Amino acid sequence: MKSAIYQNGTVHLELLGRDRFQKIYMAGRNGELSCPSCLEPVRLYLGIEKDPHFFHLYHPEKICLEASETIKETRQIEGFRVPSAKPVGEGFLGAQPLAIGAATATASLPILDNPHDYVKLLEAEGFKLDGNQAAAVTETEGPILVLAGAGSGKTRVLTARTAYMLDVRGIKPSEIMLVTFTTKAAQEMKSRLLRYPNMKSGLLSKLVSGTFHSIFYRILMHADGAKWNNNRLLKKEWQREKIVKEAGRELGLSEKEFPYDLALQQIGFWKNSLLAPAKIKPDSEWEETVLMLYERYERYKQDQGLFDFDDMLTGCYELFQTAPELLAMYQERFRYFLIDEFQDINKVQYELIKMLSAKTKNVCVVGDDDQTIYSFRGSSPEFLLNFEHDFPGARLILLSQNYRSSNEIVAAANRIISYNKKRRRKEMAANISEGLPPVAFFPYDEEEEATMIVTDIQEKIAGGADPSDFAILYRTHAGSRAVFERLASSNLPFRIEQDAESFYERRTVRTVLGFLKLAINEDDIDAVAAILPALFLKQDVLSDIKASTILDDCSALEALGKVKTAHAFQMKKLKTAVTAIKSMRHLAPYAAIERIEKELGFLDYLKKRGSEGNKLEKGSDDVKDLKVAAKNFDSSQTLLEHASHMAAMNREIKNLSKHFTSSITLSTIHRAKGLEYKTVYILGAVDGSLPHDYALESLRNGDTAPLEEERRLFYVAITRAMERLYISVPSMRRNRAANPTRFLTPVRKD
Ligand SMILES: Nc1ncnc2c1ncn2[C@@H]1O[C@H](COP(=O)(O)OP(=O)(O)OP(=O)(O)O)[C@@H](O)[C@H]1O
Repeated sequence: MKSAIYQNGTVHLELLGRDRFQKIYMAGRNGELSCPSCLEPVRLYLGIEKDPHFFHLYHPEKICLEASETIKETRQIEGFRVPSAKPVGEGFLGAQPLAIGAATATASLPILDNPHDYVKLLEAEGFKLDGNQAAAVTETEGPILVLAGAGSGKTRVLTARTAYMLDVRGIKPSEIMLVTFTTKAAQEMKSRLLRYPNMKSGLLSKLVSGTFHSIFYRILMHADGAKWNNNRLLKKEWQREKIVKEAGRELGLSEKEFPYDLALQQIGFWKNSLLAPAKIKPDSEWEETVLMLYERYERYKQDQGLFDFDDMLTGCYELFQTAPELLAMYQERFRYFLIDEFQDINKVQYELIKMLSAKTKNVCVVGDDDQTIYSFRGSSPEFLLNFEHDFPGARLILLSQNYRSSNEIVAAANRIISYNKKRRRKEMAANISEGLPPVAFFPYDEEEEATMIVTDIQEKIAGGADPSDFAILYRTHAGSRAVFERLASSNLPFRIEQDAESFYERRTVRTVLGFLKLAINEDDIDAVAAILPALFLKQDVLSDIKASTILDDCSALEALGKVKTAHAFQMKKLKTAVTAIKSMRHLAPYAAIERIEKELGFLDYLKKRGSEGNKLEKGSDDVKDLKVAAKNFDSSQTLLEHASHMAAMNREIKNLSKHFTSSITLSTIHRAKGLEYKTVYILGAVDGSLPHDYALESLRNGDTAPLEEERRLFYVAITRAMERLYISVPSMRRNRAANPTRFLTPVRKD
């Protein structure tokens, strides 16, 4: 059905603007829609598999008035299923064929194909290895680069190789260093090893395995237990933040407003790239400020005898440089190196491995340059790409069979990543031949995107799917607001990352909400405290404001207008601000936020206070996202209630999800690395989101590297899917028309 009764009138889907669909959808959920013919309650269907239509709540199959065609007509373009109504032009999946070379192993190195009897034994035990996997397992001497595509069985290879070295080659476990990206991955590998022939826990406990940090920390402890005592470690992020904040105070930076977390990230990047403060040439105001913090941070740690996690690596590097006899001892001790996720190695880690393996050169690294996604922490595919330069005579083994995803998903991933220039040319071949084509769908905006996905999951679960089959992946946490809200109001079990904060608790959002709160309740002193920085006032004026409310018998908002400052113009501005806040009282929240942005100078404030100064997270983007949410509410009161409900839900979901046996995963693409799901939804496949704005800005300045990293992220997201892949391409993002991601467009724009 294409029409329904709403607010005493009739809405026709064909006449209704697409921007109103979400509102009508919500009206249906609130019981405000009925059938024009039988008057029974109806709802609007907004999903992926069928076109939008009204259906009877209690009799979904019933059709009144007109019979409507609800099954979506679809067609395939470039291997994607898209609605037939979607116009195809240059902007999305144009018909131009892609210029990709044939599946190539164009690298100059010989490819091994050396199956072994042990491989047959493993196959009999249920650990089948293909020819190249077998070679990667049994070639133990000399440097080897295992260049593997997504889903090609890297974990299986590393596990089998370790077992082979111990069981067949009789190598002592203490001579093997097995490095993984996370502690969990090391544990997982050991527990898998126990299932291999002759692997006993006593033997495996002697393996030197773990992350770079854990292994090199053990070396430091051995060298100087007092200096590197655990008590001196800055374990928590807040401990590090405290030090840089103290340094920031000396520099006159605002404690509340300066993004110290990002400054610490930048410092970590420099340290991991072996860039001491003296070696850095800042190329922006931001870098200049962070460099000053870096110098002070390092000095403070040194004076106090403290160290952080990054120091475990740089400390070890310095130790080996200053104590060659110690290095020689470890070179004797460790004779075999196995390194997982080599594409995400950084400079200091790479140099350490080069030093330690200098004598034996028995280094086996496993990685996929197409999955380097941590360059903000200093990792770079260059190390993988230049491996044979630093390890001459290195052999290359390609793992190009994908055992995870359907042929169609693998084809899409191959095509998309082929546009990156800085990569080893390789192409995955799917082991699973028959599957469904990936689907591109086109919601109106973030709200409709969330609704369509949740509807689709509900349908699939009703059809027998398990919640753990699904993952919803996004570029940044902020991008998950709408889908979180839609899931939170459904009965579906889902999990979010434990450190994911609620959108409404983000610093900028809290400040804007503070203005709205104060407009509604002029006595809300907490709201006054929240907005003070945005009015360029320090927190110590709060006591004057409180006093003024008593002495002058006025509201906290009025008292704000009476604050005395050293500048007459600022006092004048405060008075104007008070009037503006009062005038927002009866405004819809969207209009109120616009007033905060412009009349109250909030956008200028964000620029001045450095919240716009970092690459990834801009305060003004948070305001734009908040405006998208605000559109759903007629009054600030209801928006504020919703915000505090969602913040509470965020905490509750984290607790509850620990007890779920099966749940839908909501995750950033970064955190989904190494994992696999039957069905994957990728949110916001539009320029500005994926690729992120900062990458497009870099591109405008002539730097293509960030765009290539974003494309790798997209590739990682796509290759998490085993059976079904849905890519959402909303027409609007942050209330503005959005362009489909250039990663889906064969017309090269970069
Ligand atoms: N030779 C094989 N035959 C059948 N299945 C295999 C084989 N090798 C690996 N697999 C299966 O393929 C899937 C992908 O393997 P794995 O997760 O080890 O890949 P990966 O290379 O680490 O992937 P990614 O880098 O994308 O995270 C797993 O389910 C694994 O059990």
